[in-house]
Amino acid sequence: MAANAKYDLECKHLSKHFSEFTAVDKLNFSVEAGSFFSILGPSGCGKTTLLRMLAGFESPSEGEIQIHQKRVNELAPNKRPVNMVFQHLALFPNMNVSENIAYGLKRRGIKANERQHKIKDVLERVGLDGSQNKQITQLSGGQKQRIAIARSLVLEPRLLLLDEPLGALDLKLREKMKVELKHLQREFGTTFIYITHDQSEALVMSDKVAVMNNGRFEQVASPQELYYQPNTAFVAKFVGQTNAHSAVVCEQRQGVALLKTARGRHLIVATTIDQAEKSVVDVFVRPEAIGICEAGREVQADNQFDVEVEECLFDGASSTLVVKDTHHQDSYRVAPGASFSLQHIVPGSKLRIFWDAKQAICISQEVKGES
Ligand SMILES: Nc1ncnc2c1ncn2[C@@H]1O[C@H](COP(=O)(O)OP(=O)(O)OP(=O)(O)O)[C@@H](O)[C@H]1O
Repeated sequence: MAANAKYDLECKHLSKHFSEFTAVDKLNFSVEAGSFFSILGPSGCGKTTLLRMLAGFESPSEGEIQIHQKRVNELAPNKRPVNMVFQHLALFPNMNVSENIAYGLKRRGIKANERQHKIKDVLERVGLDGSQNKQITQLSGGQKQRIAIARSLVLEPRLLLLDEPLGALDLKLREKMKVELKHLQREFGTTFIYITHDQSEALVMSDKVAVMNNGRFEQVASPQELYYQPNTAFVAKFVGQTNAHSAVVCEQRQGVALLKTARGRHLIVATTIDQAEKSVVDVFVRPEAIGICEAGREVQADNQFDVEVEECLFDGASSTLVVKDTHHQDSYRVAPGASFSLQHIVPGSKLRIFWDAKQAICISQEVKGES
């Protein structure tokens, strides 16, 4: 099949077995040139193994890797148009900033004059011009991060592979670096392949996210699609907070299913898929999709019932209420948002929660991932 210039990376039927164990399982995917592509999944799902195959540190058991329309399976790591940024940045502590960035350029035989020019240019682009003579130990965590990225980008790779590069930073710096990384990727236009187990990193930065589980991609989609239209229960649970309940389908009519949760609460859920009667589904509703009002008040909503507050996890606009269905004992997490005052809410407070059918999704328990 002819490779497509639209893509910088195409993987076909890519697998990696370690003896009997399959770490990466027949992956088929493409990454658009100039995009930010994240691979998101729990520890042990195969992310690093996949990245190492792309970089050439691990050879595939089956399948093909094409970078910019060329098969690279047989190419050594240093011959691939790829660079990698690790969690522990591997900057040389005994060299200053300029020497760190110059290292790869020297190995490529770039002359001193041109090196200085490229170093100045890349430092300007990462916002650190003037730090050429600083020692690595004189830099903050975020500055080190930018130097590590500058050192890779100065070599103008087709693909930049990033292996949890924010994992070693504290929370505040991580938040800041998420935005910076996204800006850097846009500024340079290099294709980024970013692996992480942190869904917020993947959602904030990516054009596309592949959610990986047991060596396979469950879904490859934009952050919004993953969040609002997860294809599988794993994706619904792994991406963002959600309330999940197992339920049985009682009836389905005109795109709406009537379900009964294991504890007996009837729920109405919009569905595009035919759900057979009596089939078992998972029903998901996001905490922020649930409205709150005073207990007993009838509102215009497909689903509504009274609850008792079990916990009020106050955190300003990001507060969460954990509530329990007064009749059927199912628990829900509700994100009331800034407009609902939690001033008088305590454990034991009675409220009503409500949501419309289209704000919940149901996924048949048999549904499996894509590739
Ligand atoms: N060289 C190896 N030999 C045998 N098994 C391996 C080897 N490398 C990885 N594995 C196994 O393959 C699976 C996937 O590992 P991998 O490091 O790719 O996961 P990961 O998603 O990157 O996890 P983490 O987020 O914890 O780094 C794990 O079960 C791991 O034990």
